[in-house]
Amino acid sequence: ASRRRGVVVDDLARARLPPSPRALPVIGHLHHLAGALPHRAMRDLARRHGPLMLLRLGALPVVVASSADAAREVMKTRDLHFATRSMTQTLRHAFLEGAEGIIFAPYGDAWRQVRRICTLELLSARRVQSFRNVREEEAGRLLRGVASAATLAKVVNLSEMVAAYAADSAVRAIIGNRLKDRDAFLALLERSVKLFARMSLPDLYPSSRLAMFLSRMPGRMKRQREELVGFMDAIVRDHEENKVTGDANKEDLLDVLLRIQREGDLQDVLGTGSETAATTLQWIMAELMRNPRVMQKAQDEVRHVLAGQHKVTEDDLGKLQYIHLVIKEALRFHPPAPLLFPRECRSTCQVLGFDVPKGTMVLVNAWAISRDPEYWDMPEEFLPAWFDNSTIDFKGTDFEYTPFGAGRRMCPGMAFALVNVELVLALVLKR
Ligand code: HEM
Repeated sequence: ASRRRGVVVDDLARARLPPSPRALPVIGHLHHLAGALPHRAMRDLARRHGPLMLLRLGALPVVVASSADAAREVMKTRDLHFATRSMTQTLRHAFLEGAEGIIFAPYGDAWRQVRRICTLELLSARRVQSFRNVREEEAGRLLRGVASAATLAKVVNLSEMVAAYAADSAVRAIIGNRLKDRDAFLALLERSVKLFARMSLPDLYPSSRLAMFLSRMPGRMKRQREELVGFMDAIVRDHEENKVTGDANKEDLLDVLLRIQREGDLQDVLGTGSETAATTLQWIMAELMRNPRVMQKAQDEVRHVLAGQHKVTEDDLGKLQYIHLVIKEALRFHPPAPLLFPRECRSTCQVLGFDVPKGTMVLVNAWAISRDPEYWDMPEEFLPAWFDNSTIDFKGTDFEYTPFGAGRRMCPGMAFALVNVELVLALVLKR
């Protein structure tokens, strides 16, 4: 069999492939995605072509799952077939071989080892609990920042402040201290997210040397990698120099990572830990401002439950039921990773009765599924109370609602993210 980016080509002639829209020569289906956000354009295409579609982005074959049944097959029934990540040509320049971090690590022993450490040690409920003082301190700092900004100006940029809080809180839990150069870190992170989210010419035409030659992306990815590695090296050096030796209870997440020598994972956990919680908080604040009744109800709950309490701690969060529903609804309405993180088919298999060839990139359009009227009443409205009468949860068993993914590659940072979001939301609303 001849191979093109790992897809076994001679099998394709016999395969029963998922339906596709009309393609154009050379560019394939790229024109269908022009001018819209990919998850929106893909949702519109899926309405016409079905819950499992095959797109060709340039020469890159991509299967998109857009229903709960399709998502269940990809992330549960056939999870093992899709348990590796898709590595585009430019992404390859972002990592050194064998140092892909956890998010992009290929399925195998190295990923399994670091994943086990992540779930059992780094991001376990006990570990997350142990950083509650850090979160409470950082949330207090955020509130003081908002208060002093509000006395100086009429407009407070809460998005920026929330991003700084999420970064400080994650970074302090992970490396024990605030970053000296937090703003540079946030700028680097923002650039990384933009670079990683973009498809470049070599990604679309993986076997074309000309595409690689013409593109500036591999060079930019390489420089980005060098900058990130430099940043991580400085963090590790700083950490080693300032370490108080001999106190095992003072071990932070970086100590755990250094024990297993995984700087790539440090980059992933720092980046994802900061970025996703900030995005969630920013969307929640935007929706509360757009929906004054929801805002009122959320504030009433916080002020009623926490009445007379000068200090709010994480012990109080369990009592805030409506706030919890607001977070659930925000993750439905605006999942921070609308297409989850791309998977790759490890061996040809069937999904919804169609063949998905080995090597195909597979996307789950979680955003489209969690707004599909087939599963949700009034899906285009922000209605937290809907979850009050529903058992649907984001823990990876309800495939109409998977903001954290599901299966073997499901997000291990869920507990870490949720406490960060809940605490700040409660405090900001109380004030
Ligand atoms: C609201 C917050 C968050 C959301 C919505 C989110 C979402 C996701 C999603 C959709 C995936 C891919 C799942 C899949 O392929 O099935 C993922 C993977 C991952 N997330 Fe999160 N995440 C969040 C917070 C965090 C935090 C706070 C951390 C760490 C501190 C984290 C660490 C990771 C890692 C390491 C992976 C890769 C797992 C693997 O490939 O085995 N996430 N996340």
